[in-house]
Amino acid sequence: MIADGGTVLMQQRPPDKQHAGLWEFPGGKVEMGETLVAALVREIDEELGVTLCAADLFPVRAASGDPAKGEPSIVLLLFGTRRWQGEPRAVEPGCQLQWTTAGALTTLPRPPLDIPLSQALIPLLEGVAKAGRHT
Ligand SMILES: Nc1nc2c([nH]c(=O)n2[C@H]2C[C@H](O)[C@@H](COP(=O)(O)OP(=O)(O)OP(=O)(O)O)O2)c(=O)[nH]1
Repeated sequence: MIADGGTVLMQQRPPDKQHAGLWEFPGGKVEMGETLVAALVREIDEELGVTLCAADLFPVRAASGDPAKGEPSIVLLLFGTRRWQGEPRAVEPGCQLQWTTAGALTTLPRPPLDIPLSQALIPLLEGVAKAGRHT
């Protein structure tokens, strides 16, 4: 979720889970029989109480672990959106939220795969921030 001003919503992982306390992009896992985008719309509603429209979502980047290097065998797909309905709130206990600028994103402690995802997002955030300064 990319807001006017070029900030992105980041979510802190809860203390009882893997990568506890690190900041990730809100989302979750695709369930059996679900499309990618339907899974994202469902997860964002469940986690943030926000309604997304599938047509507003655009792919940003994929990142995956390399099992040969002992990394997890998972693929993360980052989607962006500039539109949503509702004010995001941390529905799950222990999941803080923060709107983060491109500059602050690079210093935020993140799980390994969220780092390349963030790097792909930074030019987009900078573009939105710059456009906002000219309006
Ligand atoms: N965001 C993120 N997740 C990672 C990375 N590496 C890694 O193993 N994971 C794991 C943690 C979670 O188990 C899973 C992401 O699923 P999720 O967003 O639904 O997180 P979760 O902990 O709430 O899910 P769950 O396992 O409790 O169902 O991927 C990484 O670099 N970034």
